[in-house]
Amino acid sequence: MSTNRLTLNVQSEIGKLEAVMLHYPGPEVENMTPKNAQRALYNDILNLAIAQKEYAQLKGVLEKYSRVYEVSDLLEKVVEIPRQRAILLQKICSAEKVQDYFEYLMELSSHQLARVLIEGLPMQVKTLTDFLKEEYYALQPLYNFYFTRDTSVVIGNRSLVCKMANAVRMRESFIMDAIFNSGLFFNTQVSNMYDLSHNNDPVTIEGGDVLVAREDVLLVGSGARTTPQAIDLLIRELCGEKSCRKHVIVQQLPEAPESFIHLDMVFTFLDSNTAMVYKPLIINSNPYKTVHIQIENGRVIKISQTNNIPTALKKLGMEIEPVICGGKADDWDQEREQWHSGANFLAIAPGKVLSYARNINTLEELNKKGFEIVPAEDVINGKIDLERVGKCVVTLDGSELPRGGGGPRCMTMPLRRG
Ligand SMILES: NC(=[NH2+])NCCC[C@H](N)C(=O)O
Repeated sequence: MSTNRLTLNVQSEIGKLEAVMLHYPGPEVENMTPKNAQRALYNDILNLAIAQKEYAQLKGVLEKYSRVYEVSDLLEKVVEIPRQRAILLQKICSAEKVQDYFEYLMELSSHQLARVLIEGLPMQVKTLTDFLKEEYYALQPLYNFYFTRDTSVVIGNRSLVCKMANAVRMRESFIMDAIFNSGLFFNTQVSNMYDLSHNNDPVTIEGGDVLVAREDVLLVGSGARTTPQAIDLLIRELCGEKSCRKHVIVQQLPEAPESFIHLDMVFTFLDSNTAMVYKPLIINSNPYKTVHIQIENGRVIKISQTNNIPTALKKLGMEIEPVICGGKADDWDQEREQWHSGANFLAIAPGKVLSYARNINTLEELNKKGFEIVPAEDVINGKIDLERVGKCVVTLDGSELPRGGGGPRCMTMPLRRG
């Protein structure tokens, strides 16, 4: 067993990012047709070459300031171990009903297998039934794998493997589970929401909905992807007697449009006292409830409705100044920029955040609040050293990536923050 394993630890959304899990998008992103783009959870079909260039900016900036783990490299190492390979493949083949392919997959080289598990496995047509099926793949490509945020969450030292709302993303979390449980790379305690749910269908939870506001405070979105049943289970699992977590603030989200799939599409932290918000949902009065759950000695002692997330946080001593996604002036700008992940920021240190360059009204608003706008390329080529600037927003080109349905927070899974 490797001795230089990283000890996972995330106690906030803004502490200095020390290690992060990424997935550089590959052919899986394009392996779809207009007919199945929706099932792939995409709004459109991406141009891979451009998406990769854009993603390279994200990765380039993160590599300068943090340790970057590429999920496909880790997967390749895990499946090199025959026992780990067999466990993972058994899980996948049974969940995706492709037991016939188990032996074939067991025989592939580790590199080949990692590729096939991510990029998809074309069906071997052996029967008329296969021939007449409208499916091309036996194992669907993992179209959404570059959104590493969603399939697991590090909370404190715990890595929570998420139970995805859509079958098309399930294999992603099986892979994360295999990586965390392999013991090869990380010191962490793993909690698997599939196992904990005992096949209870309504239990689904995704990382985009879970924000570690403070050591003792979690914010959780409840909507299309994360259910109240899953949040109850999460509380039972994470807030046991010895745990320090005492408050869970739940924000209900609309089921549609799909840009509201996760809480991090409408609320993200920028600094210890600043957050990016989508005003219609987070500030204005609306039918979606905000609920404060208080926990003591491992037991829920009070559940009450509260005004909104900023009010709930204020009560807990976290005064947050909201910055309005899309700017204050125009509702349409707010809607349009939220749609393009304009509220989805990743903090790599307090007050140092990453965002798409396209959301100009949001950036202008940040600029007014003293955030310097820094193009990603200037950071990558060394023109600007983020250690030497104050509050800033590093801007990434984003014409293709947001069409997959997310932004910088969705595309990154912090493993360790300072
Ligand atoms: N954390 C996020 N907001 N992730 C966005 C994920 C988008 C992806 N197409 C999905 O539907 O699952």
